[in-house]
Amino acid sequence: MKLNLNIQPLSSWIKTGSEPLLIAGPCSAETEDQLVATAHLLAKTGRVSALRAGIWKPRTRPGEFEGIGSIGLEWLKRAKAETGLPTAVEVATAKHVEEALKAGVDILWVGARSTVNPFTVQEIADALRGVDVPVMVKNPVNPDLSLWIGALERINNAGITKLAAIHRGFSSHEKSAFRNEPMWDLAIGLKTLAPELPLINDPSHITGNRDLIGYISQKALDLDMQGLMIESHIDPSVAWTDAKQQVTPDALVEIIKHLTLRKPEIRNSEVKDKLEELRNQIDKIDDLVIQKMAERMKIVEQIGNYKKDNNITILQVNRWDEILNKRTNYAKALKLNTDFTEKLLELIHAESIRKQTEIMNKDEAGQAADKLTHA
Ligand SMILES: O=C(O)C(=O)C[C@]1(C(=O)O)C=C[C@@H](O)C=C1
Repeated sequence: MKLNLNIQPLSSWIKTGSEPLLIAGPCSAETEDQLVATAHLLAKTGRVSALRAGIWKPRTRPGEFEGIGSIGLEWLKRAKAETGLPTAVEVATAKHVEEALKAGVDILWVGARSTVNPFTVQEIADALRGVDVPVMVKNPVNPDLSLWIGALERINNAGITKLAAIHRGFSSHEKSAFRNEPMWDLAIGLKTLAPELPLINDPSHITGNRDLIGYISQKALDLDMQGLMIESHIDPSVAWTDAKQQVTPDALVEIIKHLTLRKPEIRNSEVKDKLEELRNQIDKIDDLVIQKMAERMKIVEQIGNYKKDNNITILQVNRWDEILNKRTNYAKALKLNTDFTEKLLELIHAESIRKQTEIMNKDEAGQAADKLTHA
């Protein structure tokens, strides 16, 4: 089911001419000179549609630089006046919203640490009621699509129709090359549920490493995301926050120059025909896969009944182990990715267990339901 969001196109609130759409600026506004000088260099590139800067910074531990605060809004005003770049800041409280709007900030964003908390998001949404300002909502720090959607809905329900989502990656305790795991599935999930909602990628926070920004940006564009938000600092080596993931405005241009822009629409009729032919083949194979799965589940059901009559446990570790080994080896020989094969088999096995659990407990569940209805 699609989400019921009331959204205006991106082009109604930000300059979308030069692709990819780029929002750039320092992680934090540190000094007036640093912010204004960075803004001038970014404006000079001719590629940037809005200037971002953190004024209020949520830090994990106390004692770190928590943002320059409201004074930074004055610097942003000056940066905008001198460069013509619209400005964007993160807001985390109703007071931030009020101050940012009073200072004429053009775009607001809700950070990942705020998106996790519906109370915070609602407070921000209430402060936005009756205001016509674009708002971008970053994904929550934890990989929970519902929380992300919930935050977007709260802001949208407050009357904000100039809305976008920002994909900045998710916390994970697993060791990884990234600061925040992209978990692309969640971004694809959001795009599938709300195709009209602009989705902007934040490769700076995903990578935590300027050398990987180009790679993630390309992948985001190939997944049909509408723009990029990249942290850029006049001199990243002395940045007060997130130094490793910031790039100079010159380096930013280099990254952008190397990106290949691809379109979701297929215009060439020859390409269209060839794609259609291949997609027809996929349709047939997918139907077969589903058919075979249904057949497999019928057998799983028979085994379930047999296990029930003979008091045999559902889980059969040795058999499962044998299946995993045999099938992954076979899949490997057919050049299928092992990780994919394992995930697929695990999914099938989980469904078998669900199905057999249902069979095992059918009578008990039925009796419990009877008791309830006759109580
Ligand atoms: O072989 C069984 O006992 C089954 O019930 C089938 C099946 C499977 O889906 O392949 C399901 C559960 C068991 O843990 C092992 C295998």
